[in-house]
Amino acid sequence: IKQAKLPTKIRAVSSPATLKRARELELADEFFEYDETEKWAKDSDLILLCAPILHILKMIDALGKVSWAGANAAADREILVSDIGSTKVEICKAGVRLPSPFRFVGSHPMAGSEKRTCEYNDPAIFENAYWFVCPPDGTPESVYAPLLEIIRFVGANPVVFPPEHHDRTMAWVSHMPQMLSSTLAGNLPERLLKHNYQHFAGRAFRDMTRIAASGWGMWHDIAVTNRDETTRALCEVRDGLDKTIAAMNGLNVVKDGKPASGDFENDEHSVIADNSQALADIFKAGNDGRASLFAPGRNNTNSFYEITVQLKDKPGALLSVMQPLAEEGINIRDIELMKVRENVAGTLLLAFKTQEEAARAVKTLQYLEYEVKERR
Ligand SMILES: NC(=O)c1ccc[n+]([C@@H]2O[C@H](COP(=O)([O-])OP(=O)(O)OC[C@H]3O[C@@H](n4cnc5c(N)ncnc54)[C@H](O)[C@@H]3O)[C@@H](O)[C@H]2O)c1
Ligand SMILES: O=C(O)C(=O)C[C@]1(C(=O)O)C=C[C@@H](O)C=C1
Repeated sequence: IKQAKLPTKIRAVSSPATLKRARELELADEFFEYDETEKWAKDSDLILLCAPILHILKMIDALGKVSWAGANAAADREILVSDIGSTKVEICKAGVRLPSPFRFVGSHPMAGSEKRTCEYNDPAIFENAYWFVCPPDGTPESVYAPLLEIIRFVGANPVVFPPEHHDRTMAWVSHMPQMLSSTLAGNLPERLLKHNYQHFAGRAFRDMTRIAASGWGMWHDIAVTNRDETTRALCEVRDGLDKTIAAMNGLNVVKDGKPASGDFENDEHSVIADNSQALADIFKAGNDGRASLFAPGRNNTNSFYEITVQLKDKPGALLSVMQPLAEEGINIRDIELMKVRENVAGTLLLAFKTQEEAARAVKTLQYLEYEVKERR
């Protein structure tokens, strides 16, 4: 919003160290410390609480104590208060108790990263992301229209959800995966670590443990405010793991090129009785579960059509891909340089909103003798 140079005045409220950096990065117009609530709250139009969850609860408490004695603003207008905390039940319970002129509607952008602090501010982070909005029952949309406006302005899609529904859903699709990722990265066995063999980890292990780099401060608050649902999700995954382990234990084993299990025929040339069906079923269910995340029209971030392009190993390689696409009026929605090795051309991942644009990009680049593949 600051970068868009709108006539909106942005007030940053934070710790002295964060304010110093926010000033240097020109992230706001006015700067206040946490204990200056009386100064920044009274004549604001919209207050968005963006701290760790327990601190958001403290700020709601501080707003509730603002004194309106002698103030003339209180009577004739409402001040919309929202937040971006990752859990909603506890925050919304506290928020709904805020006295007038405050009006609380909780929210949560489903976008973020394992990186902390304003150093990593990224204006594109909300592009196409879902952003949950949790108004108290019966709140007319006109009350939180300014929040919806900001959500849409940063490129996100608002989804109105009750807080309990939100926390139960997030337990599975966000909070449990964080716990799993931390558990996975935190349990590398000593037999690998003592040789530094973890360096050989492939992309799969790296992808699955990216969020194990997340900060404990933020996750402490998520864990304590969504403990039961997250634990329930973890137990469900543990049940799934038990089934996978049983399916693995049930597999026939081949040793020294020969079947080693009693279930096999004696004749090593005969067809081996295959008992991998249980594991095959687990894979099939996994394929289906994964595919369901990308149901067309359901998940905006992933409904892009992607292609990969082998870059040519020469100066200006990127430009020579982008320029012809620009000349054809093809709009690129996302771009990633997937592989860069010394003296080897990289692979570029390009994403388009429509299949038609992706097909035109493939045609344009193939005509210029690029190696191009559609990615499914
Ligand atoms: N990081 C994500 O992926 C993500 C995504 C969506 C929502 N959220 C939610 O956003 C909120 C902030 O998370 P973030 O990732 O922006 O964290 P952050 O550490 O990048 O920023 C948090 C801000 O709060 C301040 N802060 C940190 N600890 C504090 C404390 N103990 N007391 C007072 N102020 C403190 C910091 O100075 C900073 O300005 C959390 O409630 C989190 O649940 C995070
Ligand atoms: O780094 C990531 O991609 C995240 O995990 C961010 C993530 C999530 O997608 O689960 C984590 C917690 C927040 O509440 C919202 C987003």
